[in-house]
Amino acid sequence: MIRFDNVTKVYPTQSGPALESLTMEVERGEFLFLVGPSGSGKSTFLRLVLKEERPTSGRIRVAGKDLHRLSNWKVPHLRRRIGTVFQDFRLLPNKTVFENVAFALQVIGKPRRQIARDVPAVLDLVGLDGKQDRMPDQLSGGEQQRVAVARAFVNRPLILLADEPTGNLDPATSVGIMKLLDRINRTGTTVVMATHDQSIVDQMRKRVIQLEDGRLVRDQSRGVYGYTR
Ligand SMILES: Nc1ncnc2c1ncn2[C@@H]1O[C@H](COP(=O)(O)OP(=O)(O)OP(=O)(O)O)[C@@H](O)[C@H]1O
Repeated sequence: MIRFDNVTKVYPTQSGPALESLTMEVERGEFLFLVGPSGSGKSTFLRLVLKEERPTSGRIRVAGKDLHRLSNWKVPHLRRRIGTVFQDFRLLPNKTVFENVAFALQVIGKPRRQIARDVPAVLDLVGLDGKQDRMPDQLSGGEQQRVAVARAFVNRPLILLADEPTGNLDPATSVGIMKLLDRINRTGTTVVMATHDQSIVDQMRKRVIQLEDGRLVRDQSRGVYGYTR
């Protein structure tokens, strides 16, 4: 589903590479944690998958497409197949829960009938039934993240990328979000999650890839967090 062949990324203003000669593959339906100290290249990896950044060298394939060959006008189509969730939720503050999720379908031209059907279904899935008319600031952090997950998943993406999704949540709320991501993964969606959350990684026992200074230093199935910050 995601394949990196000898990928190096050097940002223009940077002396050393953010990622160096990274070769790895994520299979369809896998759940992968990306761990490593701050600045080790986790977010860079996620941005490369989305084609928000281009590699300096090497080859990246996502969902059967060679990103180097993918013309710019096809990038939005690629991104539709990838849901994203971030630490800071990134909800639209002036839209209701329903509208936040519906917006993701409106911008890709889905018919009103489908929106009316799919949005309540996904809100139910994430445990937010009954809260669809609330504004984001009337929700707890955990509920806001559930809205963000619903928005990322409503279009049934092939891949879900999560960058520190539990970073602003307390431990109990984080467990709830992880149960949700696990459930989404069980529907066949490939999940890649960058995290510093040791207890979550240790509880979930999924594949763990550890980066250090842009290099892959560990690839462990049913892995643990495994290093001290
Ligand atoms: N847009 C950019 N321009 C220049 N350098 C960048 C840019 N984005 C990231 N970097 C650098 O690339 C390296 C990797 O950063 P990246 O954000 O991928 O790390 P990270 O593992 O996600 O860190 P964190 O856990 O703090 O989010 C760092 O040295 C960072 O300073």
